[in-house]
Amino acid sequence: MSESMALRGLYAVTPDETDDERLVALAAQVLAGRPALLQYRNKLAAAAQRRTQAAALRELCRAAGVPLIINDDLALALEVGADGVHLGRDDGDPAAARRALGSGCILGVTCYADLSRARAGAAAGVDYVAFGAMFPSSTKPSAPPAPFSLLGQAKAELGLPVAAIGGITLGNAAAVVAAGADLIAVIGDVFAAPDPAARAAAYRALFVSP
Ligand SMILES: Cc1ncc(COP(=O)(O)OP(=O)(O)O)c(N)n1
Ligand SMILES: Cc1nc(C(=O)O)sc1CCOP(=O)(O)O
Repeated sequence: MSESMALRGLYAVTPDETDDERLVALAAQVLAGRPALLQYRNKLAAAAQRRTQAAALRELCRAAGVPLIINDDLALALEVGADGVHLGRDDGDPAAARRALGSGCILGVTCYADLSRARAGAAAGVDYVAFGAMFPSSTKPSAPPAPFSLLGQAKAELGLPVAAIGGITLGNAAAVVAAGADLIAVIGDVFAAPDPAARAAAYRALFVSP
């Protein structure tokens, strides 16, 4: 991971959007609010559309100076020249992903509510570990809950940036940051906001010291 990639702030994660123009327009608005990272996640698009969308986001993110992370799909990340990949339980071996990506790309893993997954991720060379769901998520209602306490525990033990996801809103995000989250990963509260740029900027302000 390069020095210029700060893993602290809003981690904006795209919604399941199959209208390419709408996805790009929404992402451009969110990028105007300067998130730390943008993750391309789309569970509805087929492979060809995922390539098109990821390539479009690649250009947008490059212009905005915001790293693009691809969810689930190392091959797609390599194909479009993304800045990194995020892997869950069924998305491949993080150590193999690190070897394929090299040291200059960002690698993150979902740890759910399981500190042992975070330890394994650290051993595999990940750049951040993610825990969730912090709150019930209407985007992913099946996500089981994770306690806030894991955030501080993982940070203290592993010395890695910690991401928090699931049901985070502007109203509850400060408590998650106070519990130790370096990255606040959000889909609905940012992308479905009346003004996504302003909402993203409001999250950014949570990380600015007074
Ligand atoms: C930052 C971040 N954390 C967690 C997830 C969830 O990843 P995963 O467990 O692979 O689930 P899906 O996103 O594939 O539904 C994430 N995407 N990003
Ligand atoms: C993709 C995802 N993973 C989760 C987990 O807990 O692992 S919760 C989630 C959905 C996050 O969307 P929203 O910000 O709209 O709640």
